[in-house]
Amino acid sequence: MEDQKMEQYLERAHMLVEALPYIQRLFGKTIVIKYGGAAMMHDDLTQKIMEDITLLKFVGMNPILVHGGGPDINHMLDSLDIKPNFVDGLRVTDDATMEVVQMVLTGKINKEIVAKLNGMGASAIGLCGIDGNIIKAVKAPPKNGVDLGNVGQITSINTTLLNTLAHDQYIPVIAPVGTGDHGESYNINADTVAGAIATALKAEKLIFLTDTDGIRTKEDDPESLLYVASKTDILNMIEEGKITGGMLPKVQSCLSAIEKGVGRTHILNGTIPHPIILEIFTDSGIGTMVTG
Ligand SMILES: Nc1ncnc2c1ncn2[C@@H]1O[C@H](COP(=O)(O)OP(=O)(O)O)[C@@H](O)[C@H]1O
Ligand SMILES: CC(=O)N[C@@H](CCC(=O)OP(=O)(O)O)C(=O)O
Repeated sequence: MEDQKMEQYLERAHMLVEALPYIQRLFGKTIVIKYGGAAMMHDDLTQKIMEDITLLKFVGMNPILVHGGGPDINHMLDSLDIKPNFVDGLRVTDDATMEVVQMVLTGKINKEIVAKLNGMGASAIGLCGIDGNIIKAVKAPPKNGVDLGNVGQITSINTTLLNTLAHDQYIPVIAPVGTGDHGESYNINADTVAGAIATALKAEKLIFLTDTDGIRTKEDDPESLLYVASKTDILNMIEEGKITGGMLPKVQSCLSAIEKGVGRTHILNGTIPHPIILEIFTDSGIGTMVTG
C-alpha cells in the first residue's frame, strides 16, 4: 500500500479508537433527543442529524427522538386561514387547531423523520403519545387566565413500551400528542414531552436541538454563549427576562430532568452538521450543558 493511503487509513483507525471511551460510557444507555421545529427548517442538515442518531444506535446506545414542528403547524394553519395564538410559548389549541396539530405532527413530520432514519438503514418506529398510551395527559390549567383549549399536561409515560422498543433494534420517534382517559387528543409542547420521557426512563442524556448555539446571556450575541448553566444562573436569567419564548420550556425541562435523576442535559445548535456527534464524542462538547 502506498504510504499516503496507509497514513489516511491509520488516521481513520486512530479516530475510531478515540471514540471508544465515549461509546463504552454510553453503551446500552438511553439518550433522549428533542429535534425542534426551528432546527427542522434547515432541511439540508436534517440528513446529518439522522446520520448521527443512526450511528448512536449502531454503536449500541439507545436513542429516542422526540420531535416538534411548530413552524410547520403555523404554515398549515395559515393555509386554512386559522390564526395561531400563543400564551407563554404554548399554542392555544381549539378543536380545529387540534386537528391540524395532530395531522401535521403525527401524519407529516413524524413519518418524514422515520422515513429518513430508515433510509439510513435504521429501524425507526414512529408513534405519538396516543399509541400504546405512551403519553397520558389531562387538560392543562389556564395560563395567565387564558384557557389553552386542548393543551395537555402529562400525567404518565408508558416506559415499558418505550424501553421495549429502544432496547431492541428500534429507534422510537415520538410526536408530542398525548391522550386523555376518554380517547381525547392533547397538544403538548415537545420540549416538555422530551423532558418527561427522559425523566421517566432515567435517561443518561437529554439533548435539545434548536436553532441557536445554546443559552446566551444576550439572546442576539453569539459571544455571550454559556458553556455551562447552573440552576441559579437560569433562574436569575428567567427573572431578568433574559431567557424567553421557546427557550423557557427547554431550560425548565432540563432543570426538572436533572433534579429527577437524568444524567446530563444539553441545549445544542441543530443547524450545524453533526451536532450530536460533536457533543457526545468530544470532551468539551458543544452548546450549553445545563446542570442542577
Ligand atoms: N437566552 C437565550 N439564549 C438563546 N436563545 C434564546 C434565549 N432566550 C430566548 N431564546 C430563543 O429561543 C429560540 C429557540 O426556541 P424555539 O424557537 O421554540 O425552538 P424549537 O423549535 O427548537 O423549540 C431561539 O431561536 C431564541 O430566539
Ligand atoms: C402546546 C404547544 O405549544 N404545542 C406545540 C407542539 C409542537 C412543538 O412543541 O414544536 P416545536 O418544538 O417546534 O416548538 C405546538 O403546537 O406548536
